[in-house]
Amino acid sequence: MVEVHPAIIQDVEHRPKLTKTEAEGIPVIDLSILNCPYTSTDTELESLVAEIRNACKKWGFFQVINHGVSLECREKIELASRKFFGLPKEEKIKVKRNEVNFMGYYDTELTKKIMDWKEVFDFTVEKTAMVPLSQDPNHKELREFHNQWPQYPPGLREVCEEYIQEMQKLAYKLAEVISLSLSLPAKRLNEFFEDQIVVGRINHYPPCPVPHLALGVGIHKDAGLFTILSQDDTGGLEIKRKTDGEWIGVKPTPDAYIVNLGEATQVYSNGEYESVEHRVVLNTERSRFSIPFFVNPSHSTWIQPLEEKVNEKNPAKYKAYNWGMLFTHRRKHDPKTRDEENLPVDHFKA
Ligand SMILES: O=C(O)CCC(=O)C(=O)O
Ligand SMILES: [Fe+2]
Repeated sequence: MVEVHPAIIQDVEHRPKLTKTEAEGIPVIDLSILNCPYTSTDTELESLVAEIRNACKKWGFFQVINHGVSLECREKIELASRKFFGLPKEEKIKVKRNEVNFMGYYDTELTKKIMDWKEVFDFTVEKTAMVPLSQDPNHKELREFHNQWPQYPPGLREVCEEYIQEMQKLAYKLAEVISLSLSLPAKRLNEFFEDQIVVGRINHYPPCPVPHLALGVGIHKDAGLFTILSQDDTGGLEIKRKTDGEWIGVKPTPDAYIVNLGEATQVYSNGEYESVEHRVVLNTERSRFSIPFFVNPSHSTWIQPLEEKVNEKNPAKYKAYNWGMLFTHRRKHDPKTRDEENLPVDHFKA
Protein backbone atom coordinates (compact mmCIF):
# COMPACT_ATOMS: atom_id res chain seq x y z
CA MET A 1 0.00 0.00 0.00
CA VAL A 2 1.49 3.38 -0.97
CA GLU A 3 1.18 6.20 1.48
CA VAL A 4 -0.09 9.44 0.02
CA HIS A 5 -0.62 12.75 1.74
CA PRO A 6 -4.34 13.19 2.49
CA ALA A 7 -4.18 16.80 1.22
CA ILE A 8 -4.07 15.54 -2.38
CA ILE A 9 -7.21 13.40 -2.21
CA GLN A 10 -10.03 14.87 -4.30
CA ASP A 11 -13.67 14.76 -3.19
CA VAL A 12 -15.43 11.73 -4.66
CA GLU A 13 -17.35 13.76 -7.26
CA HIS A 14 -14.13 15.34 -8.56
CA ARG A 15 -12.11 12.14 -8.95
CA PRO A 16 -11.21 11.40 -12.56
CA LYS A 17 -12.46 8.46 -14.57
CA LEU A 18 -9.32 6.93 -15.97
CA THR A 19 -10.98 5.38 -18.98
CA LYS A 20 -10.76 7.99 -21.71
CA THR A 21 -13.74 9.38 -23.57
CA GLU A 22 -12.78 9.23 -27.22
CA ALA A 23 -14.43 12.13 -28.91
CA GLU A 24 -14.03 14.71 -31.59
CA GLY A 25 -11.15 16.87 -30.39
CA ILE A 26 -10.96 20.62 -30.00
CA PRO A 27 -10.40 22.50 -33.29
CA VAL A 28 -6.88 22.83 -34.69
CA ILE A 29 -6.55 26.24 -36.36
CA ASP A 30 -3.83 27.17 -38.84
CA LEU A 31 -2.49 30.70 -38.21
CA SER A 32 -0.12 30.83 -41.19
CA ILE A 33 -1.84 33.81 -42.82
CA LEU A 34 -0.96 35.94 -39.78
CA ASN A 35 2.72 35.39 -40.49
CA CYS A 36 2.45 37.12 -43.86
CA PRO A 37 -0.20 39.82 -43.37
CA TYR A 38 0.71 41.59 -46.64
CA THR A 39 -0.03 38.65 -48.86
CA SER A 40 -3.14 37.27 -47.23
CA THR A 41 -6.55 38.22 -48.53
CA ASP A 42 -9.58 39.62 -46.69
CA THR A 43 -11.42 36.39 -47.40
CA GLU A 44 -8.66 34.35 -45.79
CA LEU A 45 -8.74 36.55 -42.70
CA GLU A 46 -12.53 36.35 -42.52
CA SER A 47 -12.45 32.61 -42.68
CA LEU A 48 -9.78 32.42 -39.93
CA VAL A 49 -11.85 34.76 -37.74
CA ALA A 50 -14.92 32.58 -38.31
CA GLU A 51 -12.97 29.48 -37.22
CA ILE A 52 -11.81 31.26 -34.06
CA ARG A 53 -15.35 32.38 -33.34
CA ASN A 54 -16.78 28.87 -33.72
CA ALA A 55 -14.08 27.38 -31.52
CA CYS A 56 -14.56 30.03 -28.82
CA LYS A 57 -18.34 29.57 -28.82
CA LYS A 58 -18.35 25.80 -28.90
CA TRP A 59 -15.33 24.90 -26.76
CA GLY A 60 -13.66 27.95 -25.23
CA PHE A 61 -10.47 26.11 -26.29
CA PHE A 62 -8.59 25.56 -29.55
CA GLN A 63 -5.11 24.55 -30.71
CA VAL A 64 -3.02 26.62 -33.11
CA ILE A 65 -0.42 25.45 -35.64
CA ASN A 66 1.85 27.52 -37.94
CA HIS A 67 1.83 30.10 -35.15
CA GLY A 68 5.26 31.58 -35.92
CA VAL A 69 6.95 30.49 -32.65
CA SER A 70 10.24 28.75 -33.36
CA LEU A 71 10.36 25.08 -32.44
CA GLU A 72 13.95 25.54 -31.28
CA CYS A 73 12.85 28.07 -28.67
CA ARG A 74 10.24 25.64 -27.36
CA GLU A 75 12.63 22.71 -27.30
CA LYS A 76 15.20 24.74 -25.36
CA ILE A 77 12.77 25.65 -22.58
CA GLU A 78 11.47 22.06 -22.44
CA LEU A 79 14.98 20.69 -22.01
CA ALA A 80 15.90 23.26 -19.36
CA SER A 81 12.66 22.50 -17.47
CA ARG A 82 13.49 18.80 -17.28
CA LYS A 83 16.94 19.65 -15.93
CA PHE A 84 15.57 22.08 -13.33
CA PHE A 85 12.89 19.74 -11.95
CA GLY A 86 15.42 16.89 -11.99
CA LEU A 87 17.51 18.71 -9.36
CA PRO A 88 17.37 17.70 -5.69
CA LYS A 89 14.67 19.48 -3.67
CA GLU A 90 17.32 21.42 -1.64
CA GLU A 91 18.48 23.06 -4.83
CA LYS A 92 14.98 23.93 -6.09
CA ILE A 93 13.86 25.51 -2.83
CA LYS A 94 16.69 28.02 -3.07
CA VAL A 95 14.33 29.88 -5.43
CA LYS A 96 11.11 29.08 -3.56
CA ARG A 97 8.29 31.58 -3.81
CA ASN A 98 7.37 33.33 -0.56
CA GLU A 99 4.75 35.57 1.07
CA VAL A 100 6.04 38.65 -0.72
CA ASN A 101 7.32 37.40 -4.02
CA PHE A 102 5.07 35.11 -6.05
CA MET A 103 7.74 34.18 -8.61
CA GLY A 104 9.92 31.07 -8.37
CA TYR A 105 9.52 27.42 -7.35
CA TYR A 106 6.77 25.84 -5.28
CA ASP A 107 5.11 22.47 -4.88
CA THR A 108 2.21 23.21 -2.58
CA GLU A 109 -0.42 24.84 -4.78
CA LEU A 110 -4.02 24.34 -3.80
CA THR A 111 -6.88 24.45 -6.28
CA LYS A 112 -10.19 24.70 -4.44
CA LYS A 113 -8.45 23.77 -1.18
CA ILE A 114 -7.07 20.43 -2.43
CA MET A 115 -3.35 20.10 -3.09
CA ASP A 116 -2.34 19.73 -6.74
CA TRP A 117 0.05 16.86 -7.60
CA LYS A 118 2.67 19.02 -9.29
CA GLU A 119 5.65 21.30 -8.88
CA VAL A 120 5.90 24.65 -10.58
CA PHE A 121 8.33 27.39 -11.57
CA ASP A 122 6.82 30.84 -12.23
CA PHE A 123 8.50 33.74 -14.01
CA THR A 124 7.51 37.04 -15.57
CA VAL A 125 8.92 39.62 -17.98
CA GLU A 126 12.08 41.18 -16.65
CA LYS A 127 10.69 44.59 -15.83
CA THR A 128 9.40 44.50 -12.29
CA ALA A 129 5.68 43.93 -12.06
CA MET A 130 3.65 45.83 -9.49
CA VAL A 131 0.43 44.55 -7.97
CA PRO A 132 -1.69 45.89 -5.11
CA LEU A 133 -0.69 44.70 -1.67
CA SER A 134 -4.22 44.03 -0.52
CA GLN A 135 -7.73 43.73 -1.87
CA ASP A 136 -8.87 46.82 -0.04
CA PRO A 137 -9.46 49.52 -2.69
CA ASN A 138 -8.37 52.15 -0.14
CA HIS A 139 -4.93 50.57 0.10
CA LYS A 140 -2.85 52.21 -2.55
CA GLU A 141 0.37 50.43 -1.66
CA LEU A 142 1.79 48.22 -4.40
CA ARG A 143 3.66 44.93 -4.12
CA GLU A 144 6.62 44.37 -6.33
CA PHE A 145 7.70 41.03 -7.62
CA HIS A 146 10.70 39.95 -9.56
CA ASN A 147 12.13 36.77 -11.00
CA GLN A 148 14.19 34.34 -8.96
CA TRP A 149 16.55 32.54 -11.29
CA PRO A 150 18.23 29.34 -10.12
CA GLN A 151 21.95 28.79 -10.49
CA TYR A 152 21.23 25.40 -12.12
CA PRO A 153 20.68 24.63 -14.89
CA PRO A 154 22.74 27.51 -16.25
CA GLY A 155 20.86 29.24 -19.06
CA LEU A 156 17.33 28.67 -17.69
CA ARG A 157 16.94 32.42 -17.44
CA GLU A 158 17.89 33.04 -21.08
CA VAL A 159 15.55 30.37 -22.46
CA CYS A 160 12.65 31.62 -20.31
CA GLU A 161 13.25 35.20 -21.43
CA GLU A 162 13.37 34.18 -25.07
CA TYR A 163 10.21 32.09 -24.67
CA ILE A 164 8.27 34.87 -23.00
CA GLN A 165 9.17 37.24 -25.86
CA GLU A 166 7.88 34.73 -28.40
CA MET A 167 4.71 34.19 -26.37
CA GLN A 168 4.07 37.92 -26.22
CA LYS A 169 4.25 38.19 -30.00
CA LEU A 170 1.80 35.31 -30.37
CA ALA A 171 -0.44 36.82 -27.67
CA TYR A 172 -0.83 40.06 -29.65
CA LYS A 173 -1.75 38.14 -32.82
CA LEU A 174 -4.30 36.06 -30.92
CA ALA A 175 -5.77 39.09 -29.15
CA GLU A 176 -6.43 40.63 -32.57
CA VAL A 177 -8.20 37.65 -34.06
CA ILE A 178 -10.20 37.11 -30.87
CA SER A 179 -11.25 40.79 -30.94
CA LEU A 180 -12.29 40.52 -34.58
CA SER A 181 -14.21 37.35 -33.81
CA LEU A 182 -16.24 39.33 -31.26
CA SER A 183 -17.02 41.93 -34.00
CA LEU A 184 -14.70 44.40 -32.27
CA PRO A 185 -11.85 46.42 -33.82
CA ALA A 186 -8.67 44.31 -34.07
CA LYS A 187 -6.82 46.23 -31.34
CA ARG A 188 -9.74 46.59 -28.95
CA LEU A 189 -8.36 44.16 -26.33
CA ASN A 190 -4.74 45.31 -26.59
CA GLU A 191 -5.14 48.34 -24.34
CA PHE A 192 -6.06 46.12 -21.41
CA PHE A 193 -2.77 44.34 -21.39
CA GLU A 194 -0.32 47.18 -21.76
CA ASP A 195 1.81 46.97 -18.61
CA GLN A 196 0.34 43.57 -17.89
CA ILE A 197 1.33 41.02 -15.32
CA VAL A 198 2.18 38.21 -17.72
CA VAL A 199 3.18 35.01 -16.04
CA GLY A 200 4.99 32.12 -17.60
CA ARG A 201 4.82 28.87 -15.65
CA ILE A 202 6.55 25.55 -16.03
CA ASN A 203 4.54 22.66 -14.60
CA HIS A 204 5.97 19.28 -13.74
CA TYR A 205 3.50 16.51 -12.89
CA PRO A 206 5.45 13.53 -11.50
CA PRO A 207 4.01 10.03 -11.89
CA CYS A 208 1.31 9.52 -9.27
CA PRO A 209 0.63 6.23 -7.41
CA VAL A 210 -3.08 7.11 -7.03
CA PRO A 211 -4.20 8.80 -10.28
CA HIS A 212 -7.81 7.79 -9.57
CA LEU A 213 -7.83 9.87 -6.37
CA ALA A 214 -5.75 12.95 -7.20
CA LEU A 215 -5.42 15.61 -9.91
CA GLY A 216 -2.35 17.39 -11.32
CA VAL A 217 -4.39 20.60 -11.34
CA GLY A 218 -7.86 20.57 -9.84
CA ILE A 219 -10.91 21.76 -11.76
CA HIS A 220 -10.60 25.49 -12.46
CA LYS A 221 -11.01 28.28 -14.99
CA ASP A 222 -8.15 30.61 -15.90
CA ALA A 223 -8.78 34.15 -14.76
CA GLY A 224 -7.01 36.36 -17.33
CA LEU A 225 -7.74 37.19 -20.96
CA PHE A 226 -6.48 33.89 -22.35
CA THR A 227 -3.76 31.30 -21.83
CA ILE A 228 -1.31 29.91 -24.39
CA LEU A 229 -0.20 26.44 -23.32
CA SER A 230 2.33 23.98 -24.62
CA GLN A 231 2.08 20.39 -23.42
CA ASP A 232 4.44 17.49 -24.03
CA ASP A 233 3.29 14.24 -25.64
CA THR A 234 2.11 12.57 -22.40
CA GLY A 235 -1.47 13.89 -22.39
CA GLY A 236 -3.54 14.62 -19.29
CA LEU A 237 -5.26 17.98 -19.86
CA GLU A 238 -9.04 17.57 -19.87
CA ILE A 239 -11.70 20.16 -20.59
CA LYS A 240 -15.35 20.11 -19.70
CA ARG A 241 -17.37 19.91 -22.91
CA LYS A 242 -19.97 22.65 -22.95
CA THR A 243 -22.67 20.58 -24.60
CA ASP A 244 -22.87 17.77 -22.02
CA GLY A 245 -20.35 18.40 -19.22
CA GLU A 246 -18.28 15.37 -20.27
CA TRP A 247 -14.49 15.57 -19.60
CA ILE A 248 -12.61 15.48 -22.92
CA GLY A 249 -8.85 14.90 -23.21
CA VAL A 250 -6.85 17.36 -25.32
CA LYS A 251 -4.79 15.16 -27.60
CA PRO A 252 -1.14 16.24 -27.77
CA THR A 253 -0.43 17.64 -31.24
CA PRO A 254 3.25 18.13 -32.14
CA ASP A 255 4.35 21.79 -32.06
CA ALA A 256 0.81 23.08 -31.45
CA TYR A 257 -0.18 25.55 -28.74
CA ILE A 258 -3.45 25.24 -26.86
CA VAL A 259 -5.36 28.49 -26.37
CA ASN A 260 -8.13 28.85 -23.81
CA LEU A 261 -10.26 31.82 -22.91
CA GLY A 262 -10.08 33.22 -19.40
CA GLU A 263 -12.72 34.82 -17.24
CA ALA A 264 -11.68 38.38 -18.19
CA THR A 265 -12.67 37.66 -21.81
CA GLN A 266 -15.95 36.22 -20.60
CA VAL A 267 -16.67 39.49 -18.78
CA TYR A 268 -15.42 41.82 -21.55
CA SER A 269 -17.62 39.98 -24.06
CA ASN A 270 -20.54 40.16 -21.60
CA GLY A 271 -20.88 36.39 -21.65
CA GLU A 272 -20.77 35.99 -25.44
CA TYR A 273 -17.71 33.79 -24.85
CA GLU A 274 -17.25 31.66 -21.76
CA SER A 275 -14.19 30.53 -19.90
CA VAL A 276 -14.31 26.73 -19.67
CA GLU A 277 -13.36 24.50 -16.75
CA HIS A 278 -10.37 22.22 -17.15
CA ARG A 279 -8.15 19.92 -15.05
CA VAL A 280 -5.09 17.72 -15.38
CA VAL A 281 -5.29 13.96 -14.81
CA LEU A 282 -2.25 11.94 -13.80
CA ASN A 283 -0.73 8.59 -14.59
CA THR A 284 1.40 6.08 -12.68
CA GLU A 285 4.28 5.86 -15.14
CA ARG A 286 5.27 9.08 -16.80
CA SER A 287 6.19 12.60 -15.75
CA ARG A 288 4.36 15.29 -17.69
CA PHE A 289 5.58 18.82 -18.43
CA SER A 290 3.52 21.77 -19.60
CA ILE A 291 4.18 25.49 -19.99
CA PRO A 292 1.24 27.86 -19.72
CA PHE A 293 1.68 31.54 -20.53
CA PHE A 294 -1.07 33.54 -18.86
CA VAL A 295 -2.08 36.66 -20.79
CA ASN A 296 -3.43 38.83 -18.00
CA PRO A 297 -4.78 42.36 -17.90
CA SER A 298 -2.64 45.07 -16.31
CA HIS A 299 -3.00 45.41 -12.56
CA SER A 300 -4.85 48.71 -12.70
CA THR A 301 -7.48 47.48 -15.17
CA TRP A 302 -11.11 47.36 -14.14
CA ILE A 303 -12.72 44.45 -15.90
CA GLN A 304 -16.30 44.96 -17.00
CA PRO A 305 -18.45 44.25 -20.05
CA LEU A 306 -17.34 46.39 -23.02
CA GLU A 307 -19.83 49.09 -23.97
CA GLU A 308 -20.15 47.60 -27.47
CA LYS A 309 -21.45 44.41 -25.87
CA VAL A 310 -24.07 46.05 -23.67
CA ASN A 311 -27.40 47.46 -24.76
CA GLU A 312 -30.99 47.64 -23.58
CA LYS A 313 -31.79 44.14 -24.75
CA ASN A 314 -28.52 42.77 -23.41
CA PRO A 315 -27.70 44.52 -20.13
CA ALA A 316 -24.33 44.07 -18.38
CA LYS A 317 -24.16 40.60 -16.82
CA TYR A 318 -21.16 41.36 -14.57
CA LYS A 319 -20.08 44.08 -12.18
CA ALA A 320 -16.71 45.76 -12.62
CA TYR A 321 -13.79 44.30 -10.67
CA ASN A 322 -10.17 45.24 -10.43
CA TRP A 323 -7.69 42.80 -11.91
CA GLY A 324 -4.74 43.55 -9.61
CA MET A 325 -6.84 43.04 -6.52
CA LEU A 326 -8.22 39.75 -7.78
CA PHE A 327 -4.72 38.58 -8.66
CA THR A 328 -3.37 39.35 -5.18
CA HIS A 329 -6.37 37.76 -3.56
CA ARG A 330 -6.08 34.51 -5.51
CA ARG A 331 -2.42 34.10 -4.83
CA LYS A 332 -2.62 34.64 -1.10
CA HIS A 333 -0.40 32.06 0.46
CA ASP A 334 -2.27 31.11 3.58
CA PRO A 335 -4.25 27.88 3.06
CA LYS A 336 -6.61 28.78 5.88
CA THR A 337 -7.91 31.73 3.92
CA ARG A 338 -8.22 29.89 0.63
CA ASP A 339 -11.95 29.27 0.85
CA GLU A 340 -12.62 31.65 -1.99
CA GLU A 341 -9.73 30.36 -4.07
CA ASN A 342 -10.71 30.38 -7.72
CA LEU A 343 -13.62 32.72 -7.19
CA PRO A 344 -15.84 31.92 -10.07
CA VAL A 345 -16.44 35.00 -12.12
CA ASP A 346 -20.10 34.54 -11.28
CA HIS A 347 -19.23 36.11 -7.94
CA PHE A 348 -19.19 39.41 -9.83
CA LYS A 349 -22.51 38.88 -11.61
CA ALA A 350 -24.52 42.08 -11.87
O1 LIG B 1 -0.83 21.48 -17.55
C1 LIG B 1 -1.84 21.74 -18.21
O2 LIG B 1 -2.11 21.13 -19.25
C2 LIG B 1 -2.81 22.81 -17.78
C3 LIG B 1 -2.36 23.65 -16.64
C4 LIG B 1 -3.40 24.67 -16.25
O3 LIG B 1 -4.56 24.55 -16.55
C5 LIG B 1 -3.00 25.87 -15.51
O4 LIG B 1 -1.83 25.92 -15.05
O5 LIG B 1 -3.84 26.79 -15.38
FE1 LIG C 1 -5.63 26.44 -16.35
